[in-house]
Amino acid sequence: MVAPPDDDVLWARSVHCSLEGSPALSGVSLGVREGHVLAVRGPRACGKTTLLRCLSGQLVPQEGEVWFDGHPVHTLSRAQRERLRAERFAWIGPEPSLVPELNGWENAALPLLLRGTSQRAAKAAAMEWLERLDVADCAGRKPAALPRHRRQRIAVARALTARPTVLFADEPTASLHASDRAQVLRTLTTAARSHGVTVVLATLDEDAAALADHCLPLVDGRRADAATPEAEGQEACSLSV
Ligand SMILES: Nc1ncnc2c1ncn2[C@@H]1O[C@H](COP(=O)(O)OP(=O)(O)OP(=O)(O)O)[C@@H](O)[C@H]1O
Repeated sequence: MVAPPDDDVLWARSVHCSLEGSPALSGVSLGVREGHVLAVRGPRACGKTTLLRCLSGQLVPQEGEVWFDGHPVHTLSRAQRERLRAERFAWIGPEPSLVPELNGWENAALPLLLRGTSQRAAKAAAMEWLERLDVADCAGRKPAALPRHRRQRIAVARALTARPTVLFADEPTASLHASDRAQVLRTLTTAARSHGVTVVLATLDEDAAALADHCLPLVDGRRADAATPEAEGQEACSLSV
């Protein structure tokens, strides 16, 4: 096992992952620098979600390596991966998944409250992000009383309140109208850059990919920009994107 280059906070070599016997990823390698935004772009079913799940430790690939901050993720136990995800990573999915019993600020503050941050400090941090995302007026309202685009902004605020090292955003604007989509994505990428958060963004959308520092095109579980699968595995060290 060869350690990744120092300047890549997230690094993967020749990741192969099959789901229920079907190959979803066939030898993907990449490196992401700290504070950069990487867009993983490709058509439906090309493996974007599976790649994000492998990089974030939700799935362990059958072959290949995933490294975070100089440590191998693929060799960690399930409990160690869960701790890593809770402490260093955040995840935004296509649908806002808020806790229905909690109001807007409580949802946004949840990661900090679970870490033992005082309610006062957690609320202050949550309110800061709700304001930046233009949903401070939703702080006292339960998710059921809010339209989907406002719930998704609260989900984005929750991810950023956690101050993750890496934010995985899996088609985070898929359920929004075009006008909301652009604003939420811009806020997300600007906020991440200003706080040095690394973002891995899965998207179908060329416009979304344009907001990223780098783009990784994926087709049928492979990098569309890799010369050959063999070369991709061998050249992992030079594949910072
Ligand atoms: N739980 C699962 N069990 C079996 N196969 C799966 C599972 N999840 C995904 N797949 C298959 O793995 C492949 C990659 O799926 P994945 O969801 O990673 O692609 P995607 O690019 O994120 O697609 P989309 O844009 O539709 O979300 C697809 O062929 C998909 O059908």
